[in-house]
Amino acid sequence: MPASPSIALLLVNLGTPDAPTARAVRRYLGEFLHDHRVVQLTRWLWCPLLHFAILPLRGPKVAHKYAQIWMEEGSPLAVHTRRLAAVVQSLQPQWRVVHAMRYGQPAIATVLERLRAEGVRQVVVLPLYPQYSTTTTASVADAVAKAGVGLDVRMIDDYAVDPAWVDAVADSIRMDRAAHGTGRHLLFSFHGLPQRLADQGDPYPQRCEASAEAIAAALDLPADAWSLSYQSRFGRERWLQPAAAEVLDELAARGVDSVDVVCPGFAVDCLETLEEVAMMLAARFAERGGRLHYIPCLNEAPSHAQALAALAQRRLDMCDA
Ligand SMILES: C=CC1=C(C)c2cc3[nH]c(cc4nc(cc5[nH]c(cc1n2)c(C)c5CCC(=O)O)C(CCC(=O)O)=C4C)c(C)c3C=C
Ligand SMILES: [Fe+2]
Ligand SMILES: [Fe+2]
Repeated sequence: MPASPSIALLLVNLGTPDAPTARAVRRYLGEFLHDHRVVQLTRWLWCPLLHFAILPLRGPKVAHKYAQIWMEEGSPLAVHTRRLAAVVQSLQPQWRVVHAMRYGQPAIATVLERLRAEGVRQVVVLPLYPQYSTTTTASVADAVAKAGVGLDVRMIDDYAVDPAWVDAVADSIRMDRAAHGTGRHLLFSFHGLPQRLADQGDPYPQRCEASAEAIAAALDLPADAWSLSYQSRFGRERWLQPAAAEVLDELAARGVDSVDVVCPGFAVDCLETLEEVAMMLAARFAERGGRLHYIPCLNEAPSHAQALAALAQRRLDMCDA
């Protein structure tokens, strides 16, 4: 790394609790669920519900889930994001490569302030959400706009069909299947979103479809060998369909006894992949007589780091053009 690089790449992920405890989960969810990009309800309705019902009830319940996936060095989302940034840094020693979280630590504002103090002038911001959504990517853009004063900030909004990223995901599926065998069906499971937001124009579902189609094409999969679903529903309103649990139930009812599940909406493994898919959905499918095999996220794989570094380089080249 040069003494003081003037270019930085900032990888931003969602954020995660500092500990698998009810207190830490309440603090994290409290910040997350106050974001107007995530929950649009008027505050006088939402705040009482959040502070007196959701956080007290959800804190201990979700802490128990985190406890089951917690790693020695911390929450999987934090550990893998940190490692991914280190691998990208090793590929691009001429930049400063750092990471931040939209909610919790390290905060975007603190990291940008540190970069400014180090003499960085240009920052490529890469939210680790391959598929653009107003609830995630735009929320990162809001936080960066607020804290990035004086810096030349360039956002990467979406890489849902970026060829190097698509190839990295396809290769990881190929390698996983070579090691563990090929299930009869491949399910692409993405984090969900309220249907209302898609109806209002959030392009997220189309971006998920584009990713799944591109990865299936790279794998040469026939149309009946794969499907797409949404998971991680929160709250009572209608979310994007079909739900992962329902798709798996249908597959089991049709006699499909082995399914591989991959989650290309998640850059790194986290609660939603390790607990919800690899544990809960796998147990549900097993009750119906099937075997669900979970294919891990790209995490800190070199192919992932290379794809992200190339995206950032292209974003910088666009600035020079
Ligand atoms: C209205 C609520 C939510 C929206 C909208 C939403 C969108 C959304 N989220 C991700 C990625 C992740 N979400 C994660 C956890 C998580 N998500 C919500 C709610 C909404 N997400 C909650 C309440 C939680 C916490 C867990 C729980 O209480 O059930 C995570 C994992 C975090 C971790 O620590 O491991 C990720 C990643 C995307 C991509 C997205 C919209 C497209
Ligand atoms: Fe509040
Ligand atoms: Fe979420």
